Amino acid sequence: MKKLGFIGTGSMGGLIIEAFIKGGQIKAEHIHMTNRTLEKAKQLQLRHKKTVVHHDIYSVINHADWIFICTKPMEMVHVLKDISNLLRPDQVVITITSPLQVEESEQILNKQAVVRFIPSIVNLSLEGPSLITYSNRCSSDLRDELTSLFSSISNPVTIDPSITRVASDIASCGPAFISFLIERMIKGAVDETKIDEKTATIIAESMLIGFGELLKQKHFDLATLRKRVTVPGGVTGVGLKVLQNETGWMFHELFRETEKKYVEDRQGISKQLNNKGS
Ligand SMILES: NC(=O)C1=CN([C@@H]2O[C@H](COP(=O)(O)OP(=O)(O)OC[C@H]3O[C@@H](n4cnc5c(N)ncnc54)[C@H](OP(=O)(O)O)[C@@H]3O)[C@@H](O)[C@H]2O)C=CC1
Ligand SMILES: O=C(O)[C@@H]1CCC=N1
Repeated sequence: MKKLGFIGTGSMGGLIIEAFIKGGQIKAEHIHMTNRTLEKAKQLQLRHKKTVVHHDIYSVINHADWIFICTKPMEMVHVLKDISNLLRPDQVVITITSPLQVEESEQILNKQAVVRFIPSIVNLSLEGPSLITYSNRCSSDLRDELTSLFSSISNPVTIDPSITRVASDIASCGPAFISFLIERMIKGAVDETKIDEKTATIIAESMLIGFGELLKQKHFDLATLRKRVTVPGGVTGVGLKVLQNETGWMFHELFRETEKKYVEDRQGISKQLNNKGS
């Protein structure tokens, strides 16, 4: 059984570890992890006693076969440079951030295969998408093995690098965007009617769970679902008209802005890649 290494057990690193253990394909004792602030890794170990905490990244790579780098984008190149000369050729490096392309990681490393696995917070429920890009160094057997691992916690979608930003906006930022919109729905309801926040939240969350289940059970696609709810001459149609007018080009603007941020991050990473010293 493969041993997994984790460098960075923050929000996402920690969540992926929890999901892999919950998914059942990986045993806790096969998880080797470290974090810059070691206490974070130790806290995680309190919940999964058999996981192994290491004091530094070098010890993690000595004990693991597949190594997940779960730091923020601007800390990733630094970590890759740090470990590049210490990795065995058969080890696999898995990055989880969108602005760093697999070819760029390969340039830093010597012979190791690189995979980019962009998770989503929803993977903690062992549901929802993850976005996968395999580098050319990944053999078809390795791709199959990794796809099987990723499938234990998500629905892996292989993406072309050209759609990385937008795919990640939908898969990974999407849960935050949807949460925001639902929070706005609750606030509107509370401000405009007699409903209290707690009741509105219970109803909204329950509606969302049912919504997800409907899609999962493939009863409807989005458009059919909307049509079925919209009784001709009824209330939904009135509300949808407001949404149509108010949302306008909102998401167009959102994707333009996230693209700008992506370009900024890509520039930061390019600078780090060209800086041979650091
Ligand atoms: N949050 C999300 O929903 C998603 C995030 N991602 C990607 O996941 C990555 C991590 O994001 P997130 O988990 O939210 O961020 P966090 O800041 O929560 O986690 C990053 C962790 O990396 C640790 N770290 C940094 N440098 C090192 C190092 N040299 N050695 C060991 N540990 C180190 C940090 O330690 P310390 O505790 O000291 O700060 C921190 O715990 C990002 O690249 C992001 O793009 C991808 C998809 C979704
Ligand atoms: O906000 C971010 O930058 C990360 C990337 C995808 C989701 N969260």
